[in-house]
Amino acid sequence: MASALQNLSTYDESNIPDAAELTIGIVVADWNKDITHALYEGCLSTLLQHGAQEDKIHVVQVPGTFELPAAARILSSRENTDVVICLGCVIKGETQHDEYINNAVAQGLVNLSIATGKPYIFGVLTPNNHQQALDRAGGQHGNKGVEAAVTGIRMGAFYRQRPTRQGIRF
Ligand SMILES: Nc1c(NC[C@H](O)[C@H](O)[C@H](O)CO)[nH]c(=O)[nH]c1=O
Ligand SMILES: CC(=O)[C@@H](O)COP(=O)(O)O
Repeated sequence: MASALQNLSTYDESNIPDAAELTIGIVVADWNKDITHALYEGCLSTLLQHGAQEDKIHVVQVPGTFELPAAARILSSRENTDVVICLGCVIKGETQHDEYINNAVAQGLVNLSIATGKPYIFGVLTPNNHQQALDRAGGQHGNKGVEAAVTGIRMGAFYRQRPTRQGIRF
């Protein structure tokens, strides 16, 4: 559903597991910093609100959205990482550059999820202009970082519930 119809900061709190046990990676792109840092603030406050422990949240900054999958993979290679949340904002320019980045990152994160068996969350805005980005980074359509955090908690908790063999998770 489009952000105009489904506010990005609105969710059913009764449906969110406790995040206290989760080890969470967050990767934040520096490009369009005013936007991505607002996504980060929304994401972090939502994680903490649902019980996530600060010492189990590992944050890295990367130059741009294109770098999100590589950094996410490095974070997730730590055995105890349950989920990696990726935050970025690619604003359309004059050329198709944005499409190459967005498609590569979306596909890259899906591929990583399948290849590693761990969840990677696509907290990337793909607006046509700066105003559309502001509207989705704490503005009239809510905050994509909040949505990414809620999705991260749900998927991270699901990952932790995966079956075990002889007490060892696989
Ligand atoms: N134009 C935007 C970029 N471009 C930079 C790339 O993400 C990348 O860092 C560069 O191509 C080197 O690999 N990144 C964004 O996050 N947002 C943009 O609008
Ligand atoms: C969205 C981008 O990557 C941007 O920096 C490229 O802009 P342009 O298409 O005008 O070169």
